[in-house]
Amino acid sequence: MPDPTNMIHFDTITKRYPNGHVGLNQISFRLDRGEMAFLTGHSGAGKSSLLKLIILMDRPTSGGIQVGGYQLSKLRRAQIPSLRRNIGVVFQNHQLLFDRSVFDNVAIPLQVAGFSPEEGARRVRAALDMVGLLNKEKQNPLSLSTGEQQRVGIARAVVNRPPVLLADEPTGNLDPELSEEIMQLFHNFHQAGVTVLVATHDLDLVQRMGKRVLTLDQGQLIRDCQVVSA
Ligand SMILES: Nc1ncnc2c1ncn2[C@@H]1O[C@H](COP(=O)(O)OP(=O)(O)OP(=O)(O)O)[C@@H](O)[C@H]1O
Repeated sequence: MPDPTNMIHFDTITKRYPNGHVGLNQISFRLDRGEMAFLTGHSGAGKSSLLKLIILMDRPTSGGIQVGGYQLSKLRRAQIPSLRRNIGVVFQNHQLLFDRSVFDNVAIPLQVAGFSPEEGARRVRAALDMVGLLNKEKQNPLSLSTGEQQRVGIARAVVNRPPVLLADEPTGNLDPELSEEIMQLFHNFHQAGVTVLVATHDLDLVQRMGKRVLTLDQGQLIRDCQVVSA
């Protein structure tokens, strides 16, 4: 991936779904390399729609998106896996495989990247260490708490050391204390130079984190401001 100053750049993005619904309406913003921001707004405001465009799970109806210097509309189909390797994604329902160990779950993204088993194991353990789960690598995710399972999902998202990390409601199932711990992990990756964009409903938590906040309302970006932590 090239190394531009703007890691994510939305230029007048509109997403109109086939049923005519406008999910995103003329959205423009830039996120610098290493910046951390929250994406917030009520249910249905367009948060997931926006994140899906960044990883090319969907295409905008009009406007341009650049991620890591790549103009997404110009990416060839064969380049999409390479784009996605540069973007870690964390979901609310972390989508872990319960018939595999914690270690094997985190190793999944490395299988397509072609690392040697030794280098792969080193990276998996480094990722588990970052989320505080090094001692649980042999366990089945079912034996872990919900917060720990979410950490496994985060380790899996960062095991390729992507320069961009996206999260869609990563604390949706967690109590306030665990939510804060998870957000602290995202903050650590941001401090290590990763560009982080987290979609969340949790306005209290957003307020405490004191970061830039992009607010969507019915597909419009109605606010883009820096929050001073409470
Ligand atoms: N494939 C689709 N076809 C039609 N409408 C869609 C489609 N995907 C999303 N929408 C609509 O676009 C709007 C934005 O949805 P989106 O999932 O992005 O919101 P959200 O902010 O992520 O909400 P939530 O917090 O509930 O996940 C909603 O009204 C939704 O119903």
